[in-house]
Amino acid sequence: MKPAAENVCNPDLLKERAHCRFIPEEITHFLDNGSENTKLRHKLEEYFLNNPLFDDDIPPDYLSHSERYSNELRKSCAMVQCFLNDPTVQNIAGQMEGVRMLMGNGLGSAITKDGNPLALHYVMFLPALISQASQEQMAYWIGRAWAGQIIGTYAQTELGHGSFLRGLETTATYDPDSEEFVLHSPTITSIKWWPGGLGKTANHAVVMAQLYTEGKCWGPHAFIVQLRDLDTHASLPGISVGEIGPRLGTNSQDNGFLRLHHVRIPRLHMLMQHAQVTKSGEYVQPASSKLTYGTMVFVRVAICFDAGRQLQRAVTIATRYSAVRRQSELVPGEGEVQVLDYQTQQHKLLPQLATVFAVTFSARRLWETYNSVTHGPKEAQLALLPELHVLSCGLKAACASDCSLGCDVCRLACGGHGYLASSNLPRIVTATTATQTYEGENTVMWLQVARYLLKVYSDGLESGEEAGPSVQFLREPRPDLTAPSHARLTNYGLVMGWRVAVVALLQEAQQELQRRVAAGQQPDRARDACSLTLVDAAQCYIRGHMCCQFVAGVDELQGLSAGTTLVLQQLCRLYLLYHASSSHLLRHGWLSGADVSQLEAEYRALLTELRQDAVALVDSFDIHDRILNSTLGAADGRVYDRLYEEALKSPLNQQDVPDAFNKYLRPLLKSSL
Ligand SMILES: CCCCCCCCCC/C=C\CCCC(=O)SCCNC(=O)CCNC(=O)[C@H](O)C(C)(C)COP(=O)(O)OP(=O)(O)OC[C@H]1O[C@@H](n2cnc3c(N)ncnc32)[C@H](O)[C@@H]1OP(=O)(O)O
Ligand SMILES: Cc1cc2nc3c(=O)[nH]c(=O)nc-3n(C[C@H](O)[C@H](O)[C@H](O)COP(=O)(O)OP(=O)(O)OC[C@H]3O[C@@H](n4cnc5c(N)ncnc54)[C@H](O)[C@@H]3O)c2cc1C
Repeated sequence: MKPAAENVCNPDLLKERAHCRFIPEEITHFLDNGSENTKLRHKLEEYFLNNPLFDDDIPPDYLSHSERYSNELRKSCAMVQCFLNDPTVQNIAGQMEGVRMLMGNGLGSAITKDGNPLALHYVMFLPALISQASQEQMAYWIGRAWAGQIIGTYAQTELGHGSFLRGLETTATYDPDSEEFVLHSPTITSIKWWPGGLGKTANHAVVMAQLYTEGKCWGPHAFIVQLRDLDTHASLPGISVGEIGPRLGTNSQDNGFLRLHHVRIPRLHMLMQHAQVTKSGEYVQPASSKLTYGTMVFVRVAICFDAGRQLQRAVTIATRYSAVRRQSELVPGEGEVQVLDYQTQQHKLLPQLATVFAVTFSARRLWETYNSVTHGPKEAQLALLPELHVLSCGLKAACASDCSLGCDVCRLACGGHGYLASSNLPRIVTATTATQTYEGENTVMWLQVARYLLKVYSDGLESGEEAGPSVQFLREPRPDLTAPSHARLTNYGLVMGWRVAVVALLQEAQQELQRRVAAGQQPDRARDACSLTLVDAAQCYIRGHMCCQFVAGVDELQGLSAGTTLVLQQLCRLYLLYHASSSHLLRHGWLSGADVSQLEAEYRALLTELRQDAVALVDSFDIHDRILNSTLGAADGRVYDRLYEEALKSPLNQQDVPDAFNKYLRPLLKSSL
């Protein structure tokens, strides 16, 4: 997005835009997945961002905890009313598209700045119904949930257990006499803890609980539980529910707790698309017990896109600010330079710009895999489930950590002003860092990836189980480490280097594992002792996969101008070189010291080349000023005016002498006289 009136724009930004080497709209359309989507997004933005319904009377930072919740709930309900009932919105987007745009972290996050209390309803409750409910159950629940007649959340995590799903303590015991399940939280640690929207918003939840029938436990299953009266919203008998208190970020999402005291629900409130319990209490096994975890897989895919969108916002703010900010003289006597001119600043920002594309290409390919698995024939679905699980765990972990670290680098790149709430960087950083924890804590996700890699590498697959396409390289002959450097240092050569590292690390881990077991160590303890190496292997595998998706994605792009193609190729190369500095490519023999020096020189040259396009590149992300919501990042670069205007809005500045002075400071001043 460029400023409407160019004459009020900061001159440095104008200069930056003038020497752009590519066509920004081409990148905008690529990121939107087509020019039609760009038009649609613009119309939705125009409608919502100019609608006074969604204005904040007081900046949310100055509201109390309860006021913030109430303010965000007001706007989120108004948003839902719009896409359900307003023909203008429906004509623009259609209900589905409206929901995607409003609940994802694009337009919606500009409206509900502190977290959307209804997000979990759309992001997890509805997807859980779609992936877990039988046809009959869908017919009953989906329409009501879609129309907002019921509001749900996804209640899995407990005080005592989050990562270890099998360790959940909430029980759902079938009573064949009444044909009901009895849901119960037997201990303090079994209290559900964290679900978004659970505290005060949701009146229903998909509750994950250990299923007991005919005296046997069948593991975690999903149940729909009504929490609150649909009319009065009062919590129902047997339900203790509330909010868990302030968090690092997204404080309006009313993350909650839930304790169930022998709550009875009808048998058909167990979601029965995969596993079933008959009226008499017989358990009917699903084709795979992991199908119950399908909702998490969907959300892990969504998080990859979401983290990438957050990074787009952070790098837009930091890059524009770096073009406006002048600090110190590069050459004494020549005047202060834009901080973007410093090589160290380029090294902070340009890899983040490249990461946006690496994440986009990888997330899109993952989405394709998700769709082919979930919509393919049943047998193929089951065969590809481990590959989908591993890619979604690994990419979720990589996108979450790359993007949250990237957002924080962008915050640091803005110096002191990046620490101001009005830069919007603290909010972006705290929202993004949560993606490293929720929907599978990152280390736990890496260990899942490693487990599968080791299984494939050591021929531990069950009979009939095939290794997925992304790990076929583990079965292929090891690439030639003595190949000439011009072959090893190409884009595909560097992808190969990551694969070499994965194999070497798996070999190391396996040998260590065998040595420990042979020496009498219990196998699971031996595996834990190898887990640092295993996590390294998982991370190298995913980095190689992301590099490969980026290279292949750019190679396959069609119909772009030469300038745009060149910039994308340079960003891709920059991404590969940035990560090639990892010790693993050197340590496992793919690169020599001389290769590393050569790649570093190429990296520095690329920083200089891409520096000239940095502002135009972030412009091409086409993020509306109201979505950026930043004093530092607006398209016109009026940084200092905005900082001052925002400071004046502080409630402390509404009085010259605050009341607190008379209460506390005056007595102190007097007593020390
Ligand atoms: C509209 C769209 C907008 C998009 C916007 C997005 C914005 C998002 C905002 C949302 C905000 C917040 C949402 C957050 C919600 C939550 O956090 S919900 C809670 C999430 N909790 C977790 O993720 C728990 C993590 N733990 C687990 O998933 C499992 O416990 C674990 C994967 C660790 C596996 O556990 P194991 O110890 O291995 O035990 P088992 O369960 O028995 O597994 C045995 C084998 O099965 C394999 N496995 C596991 N999971 C899957 C799966 N899903 N699919 C396929 N296979 C699976 C596992 O690898 C084992 O395989 P093996 O025996 O080795 O062959
Ligand atoms: C903002 C936010 C929103 C959330 N929303 C929801 C929601 O809507 N619904 C819901 O059900 N939950 C939700 N959660 C909970 C979230 O899914 C869990 O916090 C997450 O899965 C991590 O589990 P945990 O908290 O038990 O961490 P723990 O597993 O206790 O992690 C603590 C440490 O132990 C380590 N660790 C744990 N297990 C292992 C292992 N096997 N091997 C090695 N190390 C291990 C971890 O790496 C970590 O360093 C939310 C959490 C947050 C922060």
